[in-house]
Amino acid sequence: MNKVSIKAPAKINLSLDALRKREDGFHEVAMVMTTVDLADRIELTLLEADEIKIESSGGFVPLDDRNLAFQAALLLKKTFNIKKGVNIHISKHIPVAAGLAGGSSDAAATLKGLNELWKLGLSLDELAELGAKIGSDVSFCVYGGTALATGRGEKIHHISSPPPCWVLLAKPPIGVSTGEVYRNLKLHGLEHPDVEGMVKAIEEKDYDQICNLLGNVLESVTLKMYPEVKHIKEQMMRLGADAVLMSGSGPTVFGLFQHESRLQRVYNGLRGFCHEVYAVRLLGE
Ligand SMILES: C[C@](O)(CO)[C@H](O)COP(=O)(O)OP(=O)(O)OC[C@H]1O[C@@H](n2ccc(N)nc2=O)[C@H](O)[C@@H]1O
Ligand SMILES: Nc1ncnc2c1ncn2[C@@H]1O[C@H](COP(=O)(O)OP(=O)(O)OP(=O)(O)O)[C@@H](O)[C@H]1O
Repeated sequence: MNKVSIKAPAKINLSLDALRKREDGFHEVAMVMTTVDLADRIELTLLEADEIKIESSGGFVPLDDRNLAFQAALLLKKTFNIKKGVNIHISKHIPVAAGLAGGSSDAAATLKGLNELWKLGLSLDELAELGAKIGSDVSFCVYGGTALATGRGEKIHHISSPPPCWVLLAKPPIGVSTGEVYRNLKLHGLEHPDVEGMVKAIEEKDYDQICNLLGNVLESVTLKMYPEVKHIKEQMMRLGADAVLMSGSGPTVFGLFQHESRLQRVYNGLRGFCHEVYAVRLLGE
């Protein structure tokens, strides 16, 4: 085998709470994450030469050691003293710097693909632990599915999948820096979402309660910095989404829908003023 092709799905945060700032500068978080069927595709080709090459079609991403997929390959090479190389091709479909963990998912897919290509024999748990060195969202992306993530986001507790539903993603034409959003977060006086309640609602497949409990403390920063995100939230709700929330540090907003006809109506309404709108399904498992 000298080629591996692997899907790298986007995630959304159904609940995101920040509890405190840690000594290492990161925030202690509790969040519920789930994958959706909007995905990049990563193709890995074995190179006999000792080098990492990276190329991409689709969105604009750095094609050097700033790319998280490149960093994943380098980490494995260094950790296991691999003398072979790889060509990484990314077919980019997930919007970049959008709050959908596109880069993290590419890194996770690269870890999983190289585990096969370089015959490393690592478990998912071992890959997830390595992934945490690249970014806080990478561990979750190694497993996918649905999870409660704690610590700085790297401690993963698997939970059952939410009931099937549609998700509408709408991204205004701005990129958001996750670091900047966390830096501007004021922990005092925050309205904290009920993360435990969200886990329970998912376990009980209670769609209405999932809608009621959506919450993300990072909205308090991003919605102020970028009023267009607030505008999209309001429009999506007005047009008829069952519930609406910003994903991660934004700026992507997602809406949940039980009925496809309503999803279609809101999709058409949003396309009038928002260029990037995607109708997807929860992958859940
Ligand atoms: C917003 C989320 O995407 C929600 O899933 C994550 O919490 C962030 O995950 P990520 O993009 O993988 O973040 P990282 O690349 O690890 O960190 C980017 C920056 O965000 C801040 N950061 C991130 C995670 C965390 N728990 N606390 C933080 O304060 C740190 O300043 C860090 O330098
Ligand atoms: N493979 C990649 N795909 C997308 N962005 C990448 C990649 N590698 C590095 N980056 C860089 O990472 C930054 C964040 O991009 P990404 O799309 O991962 O953001 P995000 O969806 O907000 O992530 P998260 O939700 O984990 O915070 C951008 O500045 C981008 O240039």
